[in-house]
Amino acid sequence: MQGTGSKGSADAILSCSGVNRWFGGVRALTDVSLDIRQGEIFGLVGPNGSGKTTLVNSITGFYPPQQGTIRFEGRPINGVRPHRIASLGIARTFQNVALFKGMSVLDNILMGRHAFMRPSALASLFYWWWAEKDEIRQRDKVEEIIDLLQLESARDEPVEVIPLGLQKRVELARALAAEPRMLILDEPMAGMNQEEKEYIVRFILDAKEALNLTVLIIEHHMDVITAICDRALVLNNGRMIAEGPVREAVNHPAVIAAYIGGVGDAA
Ligand SMILES: Nc1ncnc2c1ncn2[C@@H]1O[C@H](COP(=O)(O)OP(=O)(O)OP(=O)(O)O)[C@@H](O)[C@H]1O
Repeated sequence: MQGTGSKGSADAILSCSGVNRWFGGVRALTDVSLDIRQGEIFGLVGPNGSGKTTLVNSITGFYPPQQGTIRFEGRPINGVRPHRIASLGIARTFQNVALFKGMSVLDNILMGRHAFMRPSALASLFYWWWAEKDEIRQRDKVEEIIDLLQLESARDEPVEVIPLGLQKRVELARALAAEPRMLILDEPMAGMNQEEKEYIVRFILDAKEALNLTVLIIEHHMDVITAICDRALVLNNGRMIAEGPVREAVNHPAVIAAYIGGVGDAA
């Protein structure tokens, strides 16, 4: 499949156009283009090593692409640093749980508010007054998220003692605490049992509706992808091999061939 080039449709919240990223001699992404529409759940799938996390890292500023353009809400974000991209409205979770050990569930979620917690010079003059007001504001927002993701009973637990499924939910909560408009989830169900998977799917759908989010999700569980995504892009060896309505994309013959193996370059 040829890189289709970003269509730049008016309702795209995120557009990638001709994105290329390499690491030395390894081409991790070759001419990847996509449009993610406002309010949809967009799946990013592909065999191991196909470039999914690299694409997410390109979007979120960790590995800016060497070629191509990425736009968020119409504004180019290539080369913008990760913390700035986060403050523009893109939040993410990581493939491996990346919580702050030794801190409680509540404090981990509060960390997601750090972009909102920098005092201005003027506010610093009235620091104690400001700090108190700010603390209340931050905690109110966090309470909303705790409620939404039903984390009340775990709020004071140190994160390292809670089960993996709950840790992933705390990561989701921390991302949501940043009040993103776009949420990027990198394998949110990795290592989960069936019950935990069902829970996290429900929380993702609830959060999307309640907070009016657009979601980009990397996931190996195809049942989840077909159940919750509107559209999907399939990568293989860093190239796009199928894109479109989710069932069409994942059932494309090139995708089936890539998963069976043996088709290294289905493009
Ligand atoms: N920091 C890096 N340095 C060197 N090579 C890298 C780096 N990050 C990714 N790669 C390479 O880029 C290619 C794509 O990797 P990537 O992690 O994006 O794939 P993936 O589809 O997310 O895989 P998985 O499903 O296993 O997480 C692989 O060949 C990988 O080894």
